[in-house]
Amino acid sequence: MSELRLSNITVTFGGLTALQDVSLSVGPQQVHGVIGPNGAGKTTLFNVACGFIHPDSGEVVRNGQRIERLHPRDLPGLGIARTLQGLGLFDRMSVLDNVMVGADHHARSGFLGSLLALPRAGRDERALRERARRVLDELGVAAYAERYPPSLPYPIRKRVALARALVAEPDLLLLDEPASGLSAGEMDELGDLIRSLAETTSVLLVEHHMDLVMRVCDEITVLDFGRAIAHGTPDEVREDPAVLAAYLGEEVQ
Ligand SMILES: Nc1ncnc2c1ncn2[C@@H]1O[C@H](COP(=O)(O)OP(=O)(O)OP(=O)(O)O)[C@@H](O)[C@H]1O
Repeated sequence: MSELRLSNITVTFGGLTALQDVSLSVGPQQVHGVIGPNGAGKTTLFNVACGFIHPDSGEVVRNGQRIERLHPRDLPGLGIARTLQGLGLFDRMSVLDNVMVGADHHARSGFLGSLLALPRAGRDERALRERARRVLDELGVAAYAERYPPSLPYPIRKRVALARALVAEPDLLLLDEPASGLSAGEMDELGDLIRSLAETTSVLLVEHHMDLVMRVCDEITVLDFGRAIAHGTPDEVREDPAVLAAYLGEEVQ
């Protein structure tokens, strides 16, 4: 089972209310999209789910358990992985090493094990390397394993960042604007990829590109001025007058 529930989340920055009483839950093997016009509060909500921002009020509940002051370092232990808009790859590490870093909490014997050079540590390292290669292969970027991120085009780096999130075999993947900077064709491929990921993982997808969100999400929450103004299936949301009004005058991508 995998569920993330954000309940009645309110976040203020000084005098500005970025989120007001917003709730959503991502169920097992569900792709849940968060959309909304510029400044609606999408990134803020994503940051709450990642533990970058602690809400003024509201709860983060993972698999039925309330998480007090979620911190990004807690995510692997909760079966959660994320990709960020700024990909956060290490320039001086190979693609393969970057991906292996993502599995830190999953397969390594731990600091003590490495210190004592237990045989398990070497075995784990090999298994991890194989898994990292497998994930790169699944994402179609295995050919770049020995390259360094600065030498790669942005769409490839995005896939490497996704591989790094997936190598930890998360139950829930948090994706922040994964389609930004991609061509229409690459976006279609990303859509197929997200759908195939959902066979094993849940996905919380914060995304600007309406057509991608409509295509891949099971459920969508629409934010506007920090409030959840609509929630439902893509068909329900598409027809919702409040959503149409919120997007009026916005360039829908
Ligand atoms: N660290 C911060 N300090 C002050 N105000 C902030 C901060 N982060 C966000 N805001 C404000 O909170 C509101 C919501 O911003 P947020 O970035 O979450 O929206 P968004 O929906 O992700 O927008 P976009 O689509 O433009 O990225 C905006 O008015 C923004 O200016």
